[in-house]
Amino acid sequence: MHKQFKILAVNPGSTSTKIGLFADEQCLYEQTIRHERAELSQFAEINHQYDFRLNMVEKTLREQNVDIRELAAVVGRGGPLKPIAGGTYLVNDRMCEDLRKGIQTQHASNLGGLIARGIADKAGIPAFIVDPVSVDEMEPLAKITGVPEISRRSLFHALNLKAAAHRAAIELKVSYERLTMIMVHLGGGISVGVQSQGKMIDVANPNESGPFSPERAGAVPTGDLVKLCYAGVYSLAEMQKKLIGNGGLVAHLGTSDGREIEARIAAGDRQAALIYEAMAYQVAKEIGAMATVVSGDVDAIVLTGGLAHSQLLTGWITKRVDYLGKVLVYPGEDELMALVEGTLRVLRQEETAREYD
Ligand SMILES: Nc1ncnc2c1ncn2[C@@H]1O[C@H](COP(=O)(O)OP(=O)(O)O)[C@@H](O)[C@H]1O
Ligand SMILES: CCCC(=O)OP(=O)(O)O
Repeated sequence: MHKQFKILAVNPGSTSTKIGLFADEQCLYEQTIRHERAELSQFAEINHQYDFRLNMVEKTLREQNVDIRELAAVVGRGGPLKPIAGGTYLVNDRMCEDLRKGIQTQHASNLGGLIARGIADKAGIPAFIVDPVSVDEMEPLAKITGVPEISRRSLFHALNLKAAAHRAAIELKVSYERLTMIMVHLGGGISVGVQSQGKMIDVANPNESGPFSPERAGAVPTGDLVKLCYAGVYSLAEMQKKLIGNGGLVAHLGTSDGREIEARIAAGDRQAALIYEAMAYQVAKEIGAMATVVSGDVDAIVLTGGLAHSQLLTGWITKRVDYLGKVLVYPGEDELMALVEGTLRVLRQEETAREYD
């Protein structure tokens, strides 16, 4: 008889913690626990939010009468760990240490594996992460920059983009490993990468390169950036906030909300239209750059993430790039399901869980 697995998935974001309870692929319950900016601002570092967020998840589970002893596993979104191959990883002690330290950078996803492990330990079951943001499948050639001390880093929306690539493979009826696609996550940050033979061989890290996005600056002219850093006006933390958090649409228009900006455009706001179209222009340009990595041999371009709901934005992008290949639009993200699918592959022994070392 088919064995059913109950799985709890936890996805911590900058302003919320999403949880989902699944029986195999069926979602039994899903909730977004919202955190007020003021509540989170009391914590100096992301990992200091651990107890606060864990308590809120556990309170929600109690309210929903979820008995964690019925779970087969808990899975969390994986954070910026060491550069590692894609796949499903057991949350071991070494990983917890790196997540706590935030070895690459502070990011809410560092809490995913930690919260999963916190709950799993109480239930005596394994905790996993799937396709963390530090999945690194980049070719060595793609990492070189003109400053030897600085390499390009593979940090991107791996979970959603890998799930979207699997979905495109099903839609196109071609095996995942045989497809060459430009993958674009259009969210608060924007990742643009090229997926070939099952690997993301080059990707623009949304935190420091590529197009600007709702709340990030993307690539900016380096000369002026250096001058601004040394102008004696901003501290390191303020500069970092200017690039990640307060950059992009937030800096230009005071909001990261695509719907609000579209309402302004519809009401005749020409500045909003200019900035919003510039973001689409930069996304299209990055897609073009990624196409050159595979000599233009592109089967499809996949646009996903929250902003892919916007026909205005996807229309502007498509107009510039559809000469390269078929454009597939998958609005939103289903990261909880992607976490569960990765866990099921291990529980069903279709894949072996990787060890983080
Ligand atoms: N229907 C819509 N039209 C325009 N923008 C949208 C729409 N729905 C969501 N968005 C925008 O999508 C972005 C969030 O995308 P999401 O994938 O949820 O982000 P993240 O990658 O940060 O989790 C926000 O800028 C939000 O305003
Ligand atoms: C660090 C790359 C992944 C990323 O930017 O995720 P969020 O948009 O959730 O911050």
